[in-house]
Parts: sequence; structure tokens; C-alpha cells
Amino acid sequence: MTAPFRYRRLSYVALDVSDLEQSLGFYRDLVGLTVDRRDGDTAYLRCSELPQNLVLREGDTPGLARAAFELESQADLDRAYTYLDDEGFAPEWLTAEEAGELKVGAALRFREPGCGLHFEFHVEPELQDDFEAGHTAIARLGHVVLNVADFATVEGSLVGKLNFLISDHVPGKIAFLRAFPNKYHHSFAILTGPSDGYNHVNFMVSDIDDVGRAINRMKKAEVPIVFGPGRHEPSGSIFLYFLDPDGMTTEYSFGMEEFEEEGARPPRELEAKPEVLDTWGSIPDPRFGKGGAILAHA
Ligand SMILES: CC(C)c1ccc(C(=O)O)c(O)c1O
Ligand SMILES: [Fe+2]
Repeated sequence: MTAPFRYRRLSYVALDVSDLEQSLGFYRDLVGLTVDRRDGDTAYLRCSELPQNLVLREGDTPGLARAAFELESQADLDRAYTYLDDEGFAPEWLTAEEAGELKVGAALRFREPGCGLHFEFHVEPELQDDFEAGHTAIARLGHVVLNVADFATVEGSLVGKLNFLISDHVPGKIAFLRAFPNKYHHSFAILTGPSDGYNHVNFMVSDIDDVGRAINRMKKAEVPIVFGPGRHEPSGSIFLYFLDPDGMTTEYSFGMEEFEEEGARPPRELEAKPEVLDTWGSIPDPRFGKGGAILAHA
């Protein structure tokens, strides 16, 4: 059965960090997000009109707590709840108070059993139409990527049950997934690995100069650049990866293939070779995509 709900977009990711002040400084001053609000040990940062694109919370284990997607309508969310319940994902509604803290109309959460990641689906985020970018013209939160031990099972769940479509893949090893009918080449991706873990979060910048300026800004701040600059063959984007204070990987990218809802090209089968990941020939540092767990709590 096709999942009876439609995604609008990847809305935010929530990370646990070991030192909130330090990570807040990194994502604000070096990545270029704006701090929207704080509540105790939690900070809400944005790079768009959405109420948050990144939630940071101080915790014992750095890692990814959840990935949140906006659905198109309350009817989609209601259908999603019934469907997820029937399919055994055990979704739970957030209370009105929890949804209010996130400035969304209604939300549910569930844990995808194959990789253990908590997903949130929500609707009606409070939009700030006059949002202005900081030092970097970040257009949006782009995608989140996981390392998964049981690639086939997780891919089967995301594609077979959760309405993600494969845009490109290295069969059995990497899948770039778009959140149907969102147009971007991927909002989510999985890589096969020895264990489940967080790989990276991506922010799409709207000016190639933002990638170039970031190289110098990161070097000056002694932030490790762990891959790039380069160009990815799958989405066609120009990229740069660097590490946050807990060693978790962040990506800037410029440009990405877009897909129409109907008549989209079929997924391409790509070869497992380094030039696919970077057509310019850079090689990832061993720390690339290694920092951060997929957390057991949302
Ligand atoms: C190296 C990682 C897995 C990767 C590869 C390709 C793209 C892309 O085509 O945009 C990415 O965003 C990646 O993070
Ligand atoms: Fe990426």
C-alpha cells in the first residue's frame, strides 16, 4: 500500500550536544543560523521562515534525537497516524503544550525500528515571513544522513512504508531519498555501515561564495574541514563538510537537482567509487560522518 500522506519538507533536526553554549556558538557564529529562542537546556535555531531548523539540547551522548518533517495538511497527518498505527510504528501525538513549544499546529512521533531514529511529522508551523539570513545565505535545511547497519531493512521501511522515493543509489550501500512529493533530490539518505549512527546534517546555501567563504572562516576558527570542497555526482551540488564541537559532521551545499511530482526520471544506479561522491577528487577524512549516535530518546 502507498503511504496515504504527503510530505511538504524536512523541517528540523534535533541534536543532543555535550556543551550547549559551545555548540550554540558554533551553529550561530560559524554555520550562520539564528537563535530564535531558548528554554532551559534547549535552544531553537533557524535558517528560514520555519520556527526551527535545528534544535540543540545539552545531553550526555551527542547525537541525533529526531528528524522532523512537515506534512501538507492536517488531513495528511490524521491519515499518517492511522496508517502508522496499522503498520505497527506505534505513533504518539504530541500534547498541545509540546506542539506549542515547537510552534506547530499538531505533531506525532514514532521510532523507525530498523535504525532507531525518531521521526516527527507535523503541520502548520508558525511562519516568520520576514526572516533574514545571517552572515551566510542559507536557503534551507537540506537533508539528514544516517549510517545504518541493516541497510536493506531500513531502505525497505523508508521506501516501502514511509513514502520516500529513491532519486539515486549505490545498490545496497547508499540511497538518496526524496520525501515525496518534495522536489529536492534528497532530504534523507542512508549509508551502509558497521553500526547505526548519525552521519551528517546539510544546509543548502544560495550563493557559491558562501562555500568559499566558509573554507576560510572554518580554517580561521580551527574547525576541521573533513571533506571538500568538491562536487557530488548524485545531486550535482558543490559541497563542504566540517565538524561541530562534538565531532558531528555538518555540510554546506550549493545547488541540487529538482524533481517534478509526475514524470520524474527513474533512479540511477551509481557505481561504488570515490569519484561518485566527489567528481573533483577530494577524499574524505576518516572523521567524516562518524561523530554522533542515533539516540534512543526523542
Ligand atoms: C558523501 C555523502 C554520502 C554524499 C554524497 C552525495 C551527496 C549529494 O549528491 O548531494 C550528498 O549530499 C552527500 O552527503
Ligand atoms: Fe549530504
